[in-house]
Amino acid sequence: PPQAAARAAELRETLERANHQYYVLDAPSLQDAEYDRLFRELRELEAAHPELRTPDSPTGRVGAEPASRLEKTVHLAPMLSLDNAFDEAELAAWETRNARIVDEVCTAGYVAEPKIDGLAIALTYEDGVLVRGATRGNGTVGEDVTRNLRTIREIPLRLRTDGPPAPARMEVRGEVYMPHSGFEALNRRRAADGQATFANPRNAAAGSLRQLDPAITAGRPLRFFAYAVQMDGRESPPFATQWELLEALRAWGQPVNPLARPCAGMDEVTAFVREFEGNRAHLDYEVDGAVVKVNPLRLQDELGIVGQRDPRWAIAYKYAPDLVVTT
Ligand SMILES: Cc1ccc2cc(C(N)=O)cc(O)c2n1
Repeated sequence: PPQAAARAAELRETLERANHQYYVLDAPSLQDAEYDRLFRELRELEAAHPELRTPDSPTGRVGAEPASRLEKTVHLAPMLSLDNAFDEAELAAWETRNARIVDEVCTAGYVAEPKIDGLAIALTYEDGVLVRGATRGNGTVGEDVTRNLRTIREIPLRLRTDGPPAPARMEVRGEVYMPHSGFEALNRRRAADGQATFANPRNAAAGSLRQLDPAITAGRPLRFFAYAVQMDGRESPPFATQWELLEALRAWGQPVNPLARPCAGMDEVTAFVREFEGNRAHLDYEVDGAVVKVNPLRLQDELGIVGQRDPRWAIAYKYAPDLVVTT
């Protein structure tokens, strides 16, 4: 019946907007009781009219059936791996190498962001709707963990239309991670239940995401930061720089690390890296370095990718691992 379909569409939009406000913007727009009431109404409507179910319905975030095993899936293009710099001299050497290829690189500007110590994933959106989510795997072939990723409330099931027109098909890439607070609470629960505890938040996130039963994933404190976009080659990107790419991701409703920032030159990159080494200890998530990228996409294309997946235009500055004082 048309009015049921219209009501279902209205409920989906209201609930997903409330979800974005609460989980991504941390600015709730609906009282919890009101959210739950609308959620129940949508679930009952979908139960009465199964033809009204859609992949972007918030009711799809919970209760999916367990899988017998995780299916393999091929990424739109290989997921990139970053070369490392272990000190500022290596960072400067990276710029010098690039300047030999493209001399503008020293004045074109960079984007620096925290490097989250989680697991890389790729989200495929078709006509703005999340149709698949996969782990990085070997960079070319990952595991299909779509139903598990739907349980992460920060991951939009449908791109918002505030930003540039969303490409017909694209992959959003980012990092799934477990906050320190959630990690410690999870390990306390597991220890109390006599289960093995996780060694670190990255292992806990990977173990939680690669579950066969999405209900288990749903119970784990997983979060997400988006940081890259892979187009499918049929359209050109609706942005010209790395910074505009991050702004487009935000406008599409993706959570983007608020500490990312544009750097006019290598001096500002070095300042970011130094400043950040200190204050990362106050964050509720594990950061093992900083990622630095050449800002103009035109220069990224000119610098290119070595082999299938080593971009010349990006580098990971790694902080020395925290020395664990063993008494
Ligand atoms: C291209 C690329 C590859 C891996 C990345 C990894 C991270 C990260 N672990 O935070 C951030 C990025 O901007 C990345 N960018």
